Amino acid sequence: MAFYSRVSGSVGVITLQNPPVNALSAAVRQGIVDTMHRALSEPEVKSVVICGQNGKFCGGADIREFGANMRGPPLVPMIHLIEAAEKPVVAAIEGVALGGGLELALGCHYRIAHSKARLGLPEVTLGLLPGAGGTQRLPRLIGVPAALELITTGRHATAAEALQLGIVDEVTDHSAVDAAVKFAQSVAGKSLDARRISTYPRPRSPDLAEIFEKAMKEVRRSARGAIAPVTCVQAVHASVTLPYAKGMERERELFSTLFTSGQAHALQYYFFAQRAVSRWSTPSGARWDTSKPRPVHKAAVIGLGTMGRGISVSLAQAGLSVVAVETQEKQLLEAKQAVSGMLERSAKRRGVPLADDKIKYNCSVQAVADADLVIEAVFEDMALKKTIFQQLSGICKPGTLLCTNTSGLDIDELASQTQSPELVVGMHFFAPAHVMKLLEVVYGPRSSPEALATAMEMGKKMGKVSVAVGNCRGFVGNRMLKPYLEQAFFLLEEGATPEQVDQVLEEFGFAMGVFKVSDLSGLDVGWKVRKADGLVVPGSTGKSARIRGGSRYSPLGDLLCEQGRFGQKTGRGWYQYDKPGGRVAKPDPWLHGFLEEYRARHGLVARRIDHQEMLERCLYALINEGFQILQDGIAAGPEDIDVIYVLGYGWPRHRGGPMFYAGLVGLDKVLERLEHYHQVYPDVLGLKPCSLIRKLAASSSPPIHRWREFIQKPRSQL
Ligand SMILES: CCC[C@H](O)CC(=O)SCCNC(=O)CCNC(=O)[C@H](O)C(C)(C)COP(=O)([O-])OP(=O)([O-])OC[C@H]1O[C@@H](n2cnc3c(N)ncnc32)[C@H](O)[C@@H]1OP(=O)([O-])[O-]
Repeated sequence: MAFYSRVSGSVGVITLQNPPVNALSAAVRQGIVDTMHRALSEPEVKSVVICGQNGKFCGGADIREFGANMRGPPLVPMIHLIEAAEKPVVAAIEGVALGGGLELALGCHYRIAHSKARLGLPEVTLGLLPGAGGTQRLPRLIGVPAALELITTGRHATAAEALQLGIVDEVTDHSAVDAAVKFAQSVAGKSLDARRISTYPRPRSPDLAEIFEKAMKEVRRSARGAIAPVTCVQAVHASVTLPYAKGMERERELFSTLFTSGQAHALQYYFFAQRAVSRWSTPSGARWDTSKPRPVHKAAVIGLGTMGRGISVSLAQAGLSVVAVETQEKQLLEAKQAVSGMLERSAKRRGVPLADDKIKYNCSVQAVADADLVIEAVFEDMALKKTIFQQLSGICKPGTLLCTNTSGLDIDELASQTQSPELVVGMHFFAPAHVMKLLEVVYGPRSSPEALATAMEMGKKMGKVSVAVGNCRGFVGNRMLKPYLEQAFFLLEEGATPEQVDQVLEEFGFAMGVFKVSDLSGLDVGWKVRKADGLVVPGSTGKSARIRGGSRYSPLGDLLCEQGRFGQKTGRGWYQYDKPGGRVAKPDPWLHGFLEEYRARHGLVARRIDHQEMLERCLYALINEGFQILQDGIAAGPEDIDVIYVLGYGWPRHRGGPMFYAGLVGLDKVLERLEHYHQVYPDVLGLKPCSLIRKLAASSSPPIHRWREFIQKPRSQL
């Protein structure tokens, strides 16, 4: 809807009304058209202001309408109606002017923004391009390089930057609506000839060809197979080669291609998935809207290694008082220096005040006694963690939430060391913890809904996307990683090289292939876990070397570790690096020789494995585990898994996440391939299709939002 009023007698004010972000739904578009006609027809009205209800100008087209049939007046003619008006129209931008919202503002003759407003064309993040004149008007207004940058990244600009770029005419610290009304009165009756952006000449510059070539190269490099950024460049290109009307036709053509693409569907699904995970629920019926978080003012971190440092930074930046504990004085000092540096760099980058004074450092665990929440972040060693939880249980004031930063250990085993197991939850941060957006919040069978709600809220305060997951080995992310990694190892045994497997995964869109990631995070991490699980049997030969518990096992990772090849940190892993700590992975002839010798030793004959098999085996094994996780009630829905994989494991966002991808490929096709591979490799458990995927495929593969209906309610966990 749009509400019409008259202010000071001569200014018609149109207020968009569609909470929460005044998106341009059919009703809003109809409202704008109707109220514009009214303002233009009233002789007393000399100028018009367009603003949004509740301090938000407009969040753009209503994404929820994208799947349905188009109703109401289209956006482009609506914006033309505004631009063609003979009375000045001023946009009063508060909160946000994004996507179609900014395009609407660009159709107005003037733009006044509040200093806290954010403006941008983020359509590219939804797999689209600005399709209501944004690709034609913005370059005419601010020039090609700045427009290209904003449109291809989709980033939000501050009001100050928008003023500097020339997107807005004025910025105010007070009410933008009041300022716009005043402004509208001052320009009433003035000529609008120079204010209609569509009539501006095409952008010209001798180096335009070079600019576009560079932009295209850059988006192709960073897009990792996403088509929208490339199409955005093509659309902006039309603004310099074609007159406005023809440019608009080209924009519409390109927009239509993107609109129906699988990538756009994936990105829009992901947009809603990332928001849906905050509405968590558990198998016992505990929910986000019925569980109240406890107030947390003071937090403590125990263990200031890489993870503990990042967590301390995140907590301090969220405005909490932090006690950071490291028992060895030397390590404490080193950590203090490192954390100060991280805080300083981060404050500079984000333009926020330094939060250094928020953190107090201490050598004694006793210092956490009055904290409301403690995050233990010591080594991944159950015995050590247990000792700390026993200590904490005696030291902390009643009601303190005890959290462990573990990537897969049993939360319940730790909870059982304390007097209040209901106050124990896992907080699985991803490295670097102050940068990565993902947080897996793990509830054990005894964690209280209140404890879970508090940890979820804490994650939000730290700017993370928190996903609630149940307690099992590896939780969601690392549990799914296991069969994926396993397949990658098996492919090497059968004839592939790390470079070939990584190339296939990178072409699919992963930021890094599995072997490069493994080198980056350290091969010794998994080795330690496998050793603790009794899987590593040094010197074993013959058939038993490749079998564990009746299942196929590849000792390749263990053998590399035995050689001291831990990845980047030792300069050697699945690849070679120019020095320990080096970043550029180069194929390693030694590794190739080692693989040949390994195959010969185990009687394995190398074969040429095609791309499709490599991709299918890695991805479908991972997806199959995802279905098992849903079936076990460890994740509440496919959205949770997809958000974890996109934010924590480099899954390409334009492919929606592994579960969305499975739906896109077709569940019957995924099932058929899993059945095939399981027949070929009956000793690989991870390839045996789980019953949920069978059930869904047998029920005509319902759309992803209906999968929850097919999941049997597991036993209560909370
Ligand atoms: C021809 C067309 C051409 C045109 O060029 C295409 C476009 O404009 S494409 C559009 C280009 N525009 C964009 O890409 C902007 C997308 N939006 C954003 O980036 C952020 O939502 C925004 C910054 C606005 C607010 O952030 P925040 O304060 O952290 O709040 P939040 O993020 O939690 O959202 C609150 C609620 O609002 C919902 N919702 C939001 N936007 C839309 C929408 N457009 N529609 C519908 N719903 C929308 C959101 O789902 C959530 O719902 P719920 O049920 O409560 O979960």
